[in-house]
Amino acid sequence: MQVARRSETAIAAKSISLTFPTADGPVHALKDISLAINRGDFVSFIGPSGCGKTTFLRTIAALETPTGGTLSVNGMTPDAARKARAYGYVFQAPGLYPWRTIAGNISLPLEIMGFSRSDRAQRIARVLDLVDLTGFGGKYPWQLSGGMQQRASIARALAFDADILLMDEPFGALDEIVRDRLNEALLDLWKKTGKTIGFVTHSIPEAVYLSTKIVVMSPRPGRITRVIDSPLPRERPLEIRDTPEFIALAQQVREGLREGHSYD
Ligand SMILES: Nc1ncnc2c1ncn2[C@@H]1O[C@H](COP(=O)(O)OP(=O)(O)OP(=O)(O)O)[C@@H](O)[C@H]1O
Repeated sequence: MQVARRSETAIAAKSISLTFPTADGPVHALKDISLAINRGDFVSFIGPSGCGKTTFLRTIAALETPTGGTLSVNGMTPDAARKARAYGYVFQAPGLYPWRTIAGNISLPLEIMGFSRSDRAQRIARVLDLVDLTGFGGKYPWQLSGGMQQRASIARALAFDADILLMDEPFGALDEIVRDRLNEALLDLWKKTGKTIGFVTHSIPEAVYLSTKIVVMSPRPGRITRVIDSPLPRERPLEIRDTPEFIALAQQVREGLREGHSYD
């Protein structure tokens, strides 16, 4: 008997290319990107400025259209997946509306989607708890620290319970101590929710600490130079960063980044 099963692959890219026409000639932002991301994976994209990390995340989110190749998100085209609200997107800056409270900011996409008032209230309470901001729903963004604001923006992306969370360098502007805490909190959230996460970063330790899969990219043209599957356990205290396994993995990422540079 055949049992209908949901595909294990959340995101499948086959030979994706994206060329931007510009006044100075075409910019090959992505070239021949093939990658499979499984459900529940935590995938980091790392590489120097201009290697196409943001562009690739934006193609997954249907904010850019590839000029070649095929891309499926939850078995759908990116556009259909966007309409089905298959993902939440977290930008580098929290982007909270200053005239709305934290709860009001989280509520906004839910209002647009037509969730009822009581459903919204339940969802807001749940996601505030997930990002450890219970009790801050009534505050305005300017009353919160940068790290708290970024947690609020993650809560907003989680509120409609998409299976996929796309995060474009969400902690890039924060100091190291706050970043460490948010990295721990994000891992905890990932374990609790089982979401598939695509995460852009410039930081090798951040990529190694968080990911089950690390995608190393290189510019001109934007391409993948290495895909490293992490052997680290899913249970990761911050001290794991001092273990030989962690250091060896960071070394592999560094080598991948160097390979990319020698191509220039
Ligand atoms: N709308 C656009 N029009 C023209 N070129 C673009 C556009 N968007 C991105 N690019 C170019 O595509 C390349 C990839 O850009 P992208 O922002 O994806 O890189 P990135 O790896 O995310 O960089 P960073 O780490 O600096 O954010 C760059 O050369 C960039 O200038």
